[in-house]
Amino acid sequence: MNKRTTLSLKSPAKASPAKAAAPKMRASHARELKPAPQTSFQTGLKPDSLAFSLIGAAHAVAQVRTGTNLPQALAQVWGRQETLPQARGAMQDIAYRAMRQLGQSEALVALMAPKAPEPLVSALLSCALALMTAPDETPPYEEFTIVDQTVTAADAHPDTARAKGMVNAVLRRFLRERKALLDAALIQPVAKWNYPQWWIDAAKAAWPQDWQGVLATGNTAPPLTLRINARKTTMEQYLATLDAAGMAATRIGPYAVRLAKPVGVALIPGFGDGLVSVQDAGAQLAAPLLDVRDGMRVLDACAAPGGKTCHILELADADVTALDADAKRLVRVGENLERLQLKAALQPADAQSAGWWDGQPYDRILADVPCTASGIVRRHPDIRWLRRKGDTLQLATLSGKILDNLWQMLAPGGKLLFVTCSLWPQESEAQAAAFAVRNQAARLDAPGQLLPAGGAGQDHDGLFYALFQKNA
Ligand SMILES: C[S@@+](CC[C@H](N)C(=O)[O-])C[C@H]1O[C@@H](n2cnc3c(N)ncnc32)[C@H](O)[C@@H]1O
Repeated sequence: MNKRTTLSLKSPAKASPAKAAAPKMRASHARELKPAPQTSFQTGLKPDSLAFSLIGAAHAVAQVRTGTNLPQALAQVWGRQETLPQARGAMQDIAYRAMRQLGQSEALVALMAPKAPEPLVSALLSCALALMTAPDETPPYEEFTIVDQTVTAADAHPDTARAKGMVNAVLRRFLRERKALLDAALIQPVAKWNYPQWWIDAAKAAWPQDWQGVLATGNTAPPLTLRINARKTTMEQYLATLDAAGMAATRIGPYAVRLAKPVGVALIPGFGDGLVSVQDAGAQLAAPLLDVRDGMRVLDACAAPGGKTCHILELADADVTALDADAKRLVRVGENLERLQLKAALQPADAQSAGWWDGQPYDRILADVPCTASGIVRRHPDIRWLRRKGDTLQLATLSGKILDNLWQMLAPGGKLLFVTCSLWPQESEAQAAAFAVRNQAARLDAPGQLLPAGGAGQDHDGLFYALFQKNA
């Protein structure tokens, strides 16, 4: 993949007389030497214009194409220049849409552009095309506004200005020949499904009956699902609170409420007071499955940001250790515990090792192991473009080691819940089966693979659950 984000060059240092005689490099060659990304260039565009949001979103999309995850890429864009909250929201919306339609947009550009555009130009076109082909009933912007603002954005940045004419030509041609171009592009599976080919092949192999639904659900916008804090309120009370606030909502699980219209956390009634947390309905199955009772010693071995840790503590007065290899992410567990007024010991450590363990066995262990996250692409549409095929095996090897290590720490008769947010059996069912054989672990009843499901009634991400018990 091309790691350059710009065509611009740093000015070469002044040549010394001796060097002046050296043979001249061809321009194309010299350009490879010192590309200087102009990421902090101030465009002078109005901060509340669509053009400003488009160029910001394009920077983030281009960063994803070089391996940065989208939240981090957006944070970098926002950090570089003063971005109003409204523009942040617009950039985020455009960039997330662009991720969900990247296969289609890149195929359209390949059909229309005379040669492969530079990364930022390509990303800008992908952002514009995502808006022009938005699946919404009411498109977010008028098509001619999108073209006009994309050309304005291209003109305002040195890395795209030279391509302004091409950007204009491509987008206008798309408006004129939309149907024929889409028909031609959508012959390619990557354009039709908006996932890399290896991902489409993996979904077909794993779920021959369901792969189309699985891929399509992954391209929808996620719901906002809340978890009721059983220590502070009840389902009935909280539904009444939402009703009084004029917010339509549906109960979709014992503790799960899906808001009809997603809002920022600041607008969720009682969020600051810990009445509810944001958590997918599928993820809310973990704490009840673990069957924790008061006084038990519990290890949440891959805990950050702490959604499941907090749910466990909302259901029982347990002695919980929340462990995570990433000390920075563990800080977020602390923040969530504080908001909910709950307590757990925070342990920055590697769940593959026992060096941190005091030797006292745990009654319950939650192993929500690192995985490809292929089941949560609704929320993280960049994941499909960031992952590589080989990641599945690499992560399955790591999680196998984590599971074997944790099993040594489980008390006789204790239970270990293995969770992934993956759709790939190599990381989930095959891993669970191999683990049971290696450790002679008894397998208890658990949901197994939950494929992602959208819709008002049963809306959840793709997760895998396997529950094991140690012989007493
Ligand atoms: C799927 S997330 C956990 C989500 C969390 N259980 C929740 O519900 O909020 C996986 C976590 O595993 C952590 N992790 C990755 N490798 C690890 C390791 N070797 N030991 C411990 N934690 C690890 C990551 O930092 C990440 O926070």
